[in-house]
Amino acid sequence: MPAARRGRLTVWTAGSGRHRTGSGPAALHAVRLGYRHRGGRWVLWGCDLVVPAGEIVVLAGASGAGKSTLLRLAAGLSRPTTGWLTVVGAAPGSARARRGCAFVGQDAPLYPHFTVADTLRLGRELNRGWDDRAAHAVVRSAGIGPGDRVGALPPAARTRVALALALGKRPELLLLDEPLTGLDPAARRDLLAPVLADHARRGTTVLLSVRELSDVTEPAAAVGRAA
Ligand SMILES: Nc1ncnc2c1ncn2[C@@H]1O[C@H](COP(=O)(O)OP(=O)(O)OP(=O)(O)O)[C@@H](O)[C@H]1O
Repeated sequence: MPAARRGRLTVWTAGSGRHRTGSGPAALHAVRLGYRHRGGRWVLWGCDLVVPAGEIVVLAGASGAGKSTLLRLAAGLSRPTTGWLTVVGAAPGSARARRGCAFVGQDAPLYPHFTVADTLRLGRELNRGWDDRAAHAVVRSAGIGPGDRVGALPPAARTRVALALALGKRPELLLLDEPLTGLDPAARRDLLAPVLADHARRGTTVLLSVRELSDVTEPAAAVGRAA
């Protein structure tokens, strides 16, 4: 489990390596990446990062370290001020990148008036190659009913619905921004389980941000023991 410092962010690589493609393009490649907010403040600079296809890579950093900034750049939601990055071999936000990536942001943006079934139906309509069984299994295994209204769900369950939407898309690269923050150990384990199962089954590359490495290493070990 090599860990390397990148400025104030720690990069930690996990995963079995079983699906690692080796000679193929990196799932994410950032070179001298920098981002400055409109107010003039740099929050990311000189960031070089390679996420090999088929790996799980964890970005650990305290609040304000720039984790969301990096993930939003990868998701194509903002543009670099300096440097460049590609995801699944394409520019973030391009049609190729949108097809190949799924992003679960911290605020899990979903339609609050939709039911869970409506939400997953929308996922099916918007995504070619949608895996309806996998998406429904992710919510069902957490006891979330198809008729539950998204806006009435507790935050952890909303994150789970967002994760179901992301995994239903069958992404090559799954970008997860602090989905474990604020959850107790059992809830962390429950949320990680479908991510690790998808990685094991399909070789999905995962880039996951956390505040502390132990937020992910402890529940991941518990999922491994239970498997
Ligand atoms: N719109 C903005 N304008 C100016 N500064 C901002 C803006 N959004 C975020 N920042 C600052 O950029 C820095 C990096 O923020 P970012 O959200 O990427 O960090 P983070 O590591 O994800 O933190 P957290 O764990 O709290 O989500 C922080 O200091 C934050 O205050």
